Amino acid sequence: MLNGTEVLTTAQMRAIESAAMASGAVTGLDLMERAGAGAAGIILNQYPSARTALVLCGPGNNGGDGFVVARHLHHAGLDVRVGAAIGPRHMPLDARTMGHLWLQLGPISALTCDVMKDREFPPDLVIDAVFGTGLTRPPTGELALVLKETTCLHAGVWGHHAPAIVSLDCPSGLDLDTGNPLIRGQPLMGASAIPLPELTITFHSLKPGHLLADGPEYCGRVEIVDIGLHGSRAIIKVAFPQWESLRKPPGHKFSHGHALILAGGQAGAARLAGRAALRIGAGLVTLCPPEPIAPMPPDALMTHPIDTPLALEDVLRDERIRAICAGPGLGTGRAKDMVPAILKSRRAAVLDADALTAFADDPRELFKLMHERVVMTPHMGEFGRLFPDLAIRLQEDARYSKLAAAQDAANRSGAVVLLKGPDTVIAVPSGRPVSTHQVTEAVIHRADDVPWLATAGAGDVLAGIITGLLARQKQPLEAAALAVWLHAQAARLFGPGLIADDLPDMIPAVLRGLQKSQSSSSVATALPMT
Ligand SMILES: NC(=O)C1=CN([C@@H]2O[C@H](COP(=O)(O)OP(=O)(O)OC[C@H]3O[C@@H](n4cnc5c(N)ncnc54)[C@H](O)[C@@H]3O)[C@@H](O)[C@H]2O)[C@@H](O)CC1
Ligand SMILES: Nc1ncnc2c1ncn2[C@@H]1O[C@H](COP(=O)(O)OP(=O)(O)O)[C@@H](O)[C@H]1O
Ligand SMILES: [K+]
Repeated sequence: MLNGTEVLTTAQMRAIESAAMASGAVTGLDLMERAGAGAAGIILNQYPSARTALVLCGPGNNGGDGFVVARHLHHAGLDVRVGAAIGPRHMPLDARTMGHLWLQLGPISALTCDVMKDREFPPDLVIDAVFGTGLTRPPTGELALVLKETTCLHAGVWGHHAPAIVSLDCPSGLDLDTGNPLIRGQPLMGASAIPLPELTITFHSLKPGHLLADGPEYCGRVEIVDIGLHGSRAIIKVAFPQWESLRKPPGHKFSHGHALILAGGQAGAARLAGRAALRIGAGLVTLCPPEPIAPMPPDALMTHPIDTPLALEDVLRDERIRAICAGPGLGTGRAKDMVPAILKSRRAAVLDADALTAFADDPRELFKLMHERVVMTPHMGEFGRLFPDLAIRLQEDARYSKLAAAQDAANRSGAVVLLKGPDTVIAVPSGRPVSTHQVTEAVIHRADDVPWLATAGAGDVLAGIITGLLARQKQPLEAAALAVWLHAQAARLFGPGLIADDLPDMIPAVLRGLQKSQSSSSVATALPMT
């Protein structure tokens, strides 16, 4: 069982809203009131000196939330103006009701660019309630112009008076399943065509688009309002470890697992992986180059040459070998020979780098031997070699998410797929066809704050940490999710100047930090969530 924060796709969010309403526990109007009131509370708290607000309301329920925020800001004493894309009587029922409640307090202007250029009303706050989870296509016409206008507010018509933009649920125009902006054509000169808020206030839980692709850059800070929905069965998580799951129970070295790291002629990358596997607590780690190599520190890393698949099969008769890592520095020729023997042994395994590239010509050859205790760890280039159609779709279809691509890849290959990058996603095979919005079990990890991780060999260390955890008998999804967090946290603790060689040696500090922070009860708050 993974600990972490839940993330709901937009379809899952709609499903739990509908279920709550169908059960009679709550009405749509109640949910909208809680959403808007909660958002207004956060806004008032974070912008205590704001005196004026301009609320931009779209045609759906996101616009309804906007009316609720407008009402609460008005009651708190702010001078509030409201612009709406359509009149309340044309809006969905709950939004219409909220629009009529606002009309008892103030007028509604047509939402055009003129509203944004009223020199008589320079707002301290602009509340973006144009589109939320219901966005289905790129905004066009006047609304597209209004959204683009929000991006000019900083340098805009109000001179030095730059309002703070706050978006409800998401910056309008961002797809909350993918983190891609849905815009027609390319943004001009790198300028955004959708709002760039300081703060995004979402409801009940994060959505994938807050974490994937460009989402975090668009969203700014993200706050979540509890709207009293329960019983969600979210299976996407932003995972973070509990010390309990990493603590070493009493035992001897073999009870903590023996891991093999297959190496090529140059064993440098494999050494990085091996050192990481040792540091995360595998009982023994053996480096297996094709020929004997001179011993090098760390001495704790054993070596045992393995030259042929038959020799590997022979070594794997030892049941105490629990996990194998293949890929870092392996060479594609050797990988092609060895990987089938690894997979036939049915041992838990990590396939990375050359172990993936070796099968670019015929990925099915790899997939037909696959089993669910294998974790594949491609970066986007390697992913494209094994799943070219999915990689192309990711580039061309703004509504296809990295999460859906990883899940499609997991289903096709039969392995757990960890697709790397600043937004790393992990998906397990479900055996079920996936649609963009229906993910089964997955983890998202965002690591924008550690760009130093993008350094040669960092992926080898990640493969080694996963292998060490598999040797310690963690389940593949848990091993992968823990490893991604530990890896990023190691980089975070080291800071600028990091090279891959530094990462394994930061693991003890990461573990100590985890142990210390969780000896008190405030576990979740003590840990970075990314
Ligand atoms: N359903 C509920 O009870 C709740 C909904 N909430 C809010 O409701 C939002 C979702 O509401 P909706 O499903 O109405 O969706 P939105 O308010 O995001 O907008 C959808 C509306 O815009 C139209 N539309 C979509 N793309 C368009 C485009 N490119 N150009 C012009 N019109 C376009 C749709 O046809 C629809 O009328 C959430 O994001 C959240 O803010 C919250 O109040 C929580 C409770
Ligand atoms: N911009 C970034 N910010 C944070 N982490 C990143 C970024 N780019 C890559 N990473 C992470 O760094 C590691 C790089 O791995 P990989 O691309 O396999 O490199 P190598 O093959 O050189 O080891 C991965 O864990 C990846 O998720
Ligand atoms: K919005």
